[in-house]
Amino acid sequence: MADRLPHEKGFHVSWDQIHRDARALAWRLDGKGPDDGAWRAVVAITRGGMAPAMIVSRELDIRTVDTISVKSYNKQEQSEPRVIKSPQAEMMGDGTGILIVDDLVDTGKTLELVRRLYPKAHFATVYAKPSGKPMVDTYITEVSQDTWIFFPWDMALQYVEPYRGKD
Ligand SMILES: O=P(O)(O)OC[C@H]1O[C@H](OP(=O)(O)OP(=O)(O)O)[C@H](O)[C@@H]1O
Ligand SMILES: Nc1nc2[nH]cnc2c(=O)[nH]1
Ligand SMILES: [Mg+2]
Repeated sequence: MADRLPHEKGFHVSWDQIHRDARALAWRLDGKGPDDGAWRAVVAITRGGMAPAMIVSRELDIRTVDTISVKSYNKQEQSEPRVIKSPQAEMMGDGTGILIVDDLVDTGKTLELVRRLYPKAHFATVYAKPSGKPMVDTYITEVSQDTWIFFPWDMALQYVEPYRGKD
C-alpha cells in the first residue's frame, strides 16, 4: 500500500511473551460474554490468531473452536483482504456470543471485513496499532504504527558474530 508508513522499528515477541499476553487477554475476557458472562465459541482468524485463540480457549475452558481464514499480507506488503475459509454458518449467526481472536490489528482492514460478516461478535487481539484500535473491542498491548511485530513462529535462533569478531 503506497500510503503505508514504513516499519522503522521491530517488536520481537518470544513464545513466552505471547503465552503471557494471550493469557492476560483471556483473563480480561473471562465472564464478559453476553450469556451470563459465557462465550459460545472462540473463532481464530488464521493463521496468526490460532496460537492466541488456543491459549484463550484453554484458559476459558471453551471447547467449541472454529476458524476464519483471511489473507491480506504477503510478507509486509498489504493487499485487499479476502475470506478464504468461513466458520460454520449456523454456529456464527450474527456473531452474538462469539469471541473472535487475532494476534494483532494493524490497519484494521482484516477486522473490518470480519466485523461486517459478524457485527455482534466480540473482537479481541493480543497487540494493537493505533489505526486499527477502533476495530478491536479488547486488546492487551499497543505498539506504534511504524513498528513491525515479529512473532516466534516466523523466527529462528541463529548464530551471531561476537562484537569483537567483526571486521
Ligand atoms: O489490521 P490489518 O492491517 O488488516 O492486519 C492484521 C492482520 O495481518 C496479519 O495477518 P496476515 O494477513 O498476514 O495472515 P497470517 O495471519 O496468515 O500471517 C495479522 O495476523 C492480522 O490478521
Ligand atoms: N507479523 C506481522 N504481521 C502483520 N500484519 C500486519 N501488521 C503486522 C505486523 O506488524 N507483524
Ligand atoms: Mg492474520
